Amino acid sequence: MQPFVFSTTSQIVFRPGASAQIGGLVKTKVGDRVLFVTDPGLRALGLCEPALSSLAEAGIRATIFDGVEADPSLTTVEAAVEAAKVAAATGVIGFGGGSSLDVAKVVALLCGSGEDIDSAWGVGNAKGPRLPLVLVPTTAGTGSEVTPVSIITVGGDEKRGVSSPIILPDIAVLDADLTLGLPPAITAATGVDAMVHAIEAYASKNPNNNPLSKMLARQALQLLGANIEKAVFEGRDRAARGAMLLGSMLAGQAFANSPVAAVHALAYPIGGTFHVPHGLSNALVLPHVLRFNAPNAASDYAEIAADAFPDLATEQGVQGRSAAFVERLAELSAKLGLQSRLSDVGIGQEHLPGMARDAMKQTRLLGNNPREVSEEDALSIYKAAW
Ligand SMILES: NC(=O)c1ccc[n+]([C@@H]2O[C@H](COP(=O)([O-])OP(=O)(O)OC[C@H]3O[C@@H](n4cnc5c(N)ncnc54)[C@H](O)[C@@H]3O)[C@@H](O)[C@H]2O)c1
Ligand SMILES: [Fe+2]
Repeated sequence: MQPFVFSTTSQIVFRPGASAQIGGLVKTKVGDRVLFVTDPGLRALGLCEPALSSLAEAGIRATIFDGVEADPSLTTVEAAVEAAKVAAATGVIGFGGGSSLDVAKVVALLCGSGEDIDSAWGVGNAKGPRLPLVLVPTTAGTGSEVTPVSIITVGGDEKRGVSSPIILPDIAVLDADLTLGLPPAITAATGVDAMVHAIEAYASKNPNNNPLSKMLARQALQLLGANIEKAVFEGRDRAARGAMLLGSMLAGQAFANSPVAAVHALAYPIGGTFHVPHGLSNALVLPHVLRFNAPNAASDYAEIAADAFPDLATEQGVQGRSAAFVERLAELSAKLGLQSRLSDVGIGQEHLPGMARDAMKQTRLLGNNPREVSEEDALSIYKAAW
């Protein structure tokens, strides 16, 4: 047996309505002054109100920072750190999609340790300690509530990561009722992101790929595959929403310990430069990267094919089942209403070489890919996806 290390969030509360009781859940952890990190859209929807009332009832003063944008920038992180300092925050609560959770993670780190973000980028470079940290996801996608990763956009277009178990939160509060009004397009994109996490974790060549991650990835694909269409087209279905939130968390646990690879590496330049939502960026390159990987990963893809699409169990042979899995993923994205080509999201062909060059900067991820990716390969994949 290969040795491995598996880390995850130490307490996970999974209960519809839990965010309205958050004060009692976090009281002993976060102290009496928290920075509440969220985005303006969620604030306008009123989704934060029950949580804010609950914090007030528990005697916790919340200073709201609602300036997080999609693919959050370093400038936003700096503004949130400043807000936390002014409030003398004793803890941080991230409430939102991956963007808000990722900002909350680095704010807790930078305020707790006083370290500089430039020395924290990369794997295992954060020093800590961090402030107490609680994360409440409102999308079923990134799994950020159980991952040691925060992704921040630097210099307008480069997505950089801080990866360290120090930024795993103390508590994750999963309240699927928060996702009932998530619009279909965001439900589809974030749901595909979660499926990609499970697929890339399962086939990851990272030396820490491990039996727990593989098991979690398969369970995640079963939940996500069976419920994603219902969540997109019948958004108020509580059972489907619960399954998606659980599935995205399990996929997060899987890839937190068996990291993602070339789908994410090639998706980042699409999100960073063209501001295409993260899940959609993944969906656009997914089938093309998996076809490229198939010579080395067909047996992995064949093993998980029927988890996501049970009828593929009858598909004979490793190559056939793997190929059918890839086709079904492409069909699923189309069925969910996601755009399928880079040209559909306004990316001109002239940008592809620059994107291939940028993708090669994601060495942390490319090293996990089942097949080595050169800059020429990345360009061919983008051309196929265009
Ligand atoms: N830390 C990690 O492990 C990890 C993993 C994958 C992706 N990411 C990062 O996460 C970010 C993407 O996060 P995301 O896909 O969750 O989206 P997001 O946080 O950027 O949010 C997208 C939009 O959805 C809206 N929204 C969120 N929840 C809603 C709800 N319940 N109802 C209505 N609207 C809602 C937001 O207001 C926002 O406009 C990217 O920056 C990506 O790089 C991080
Ligand atoms: Fe992702």
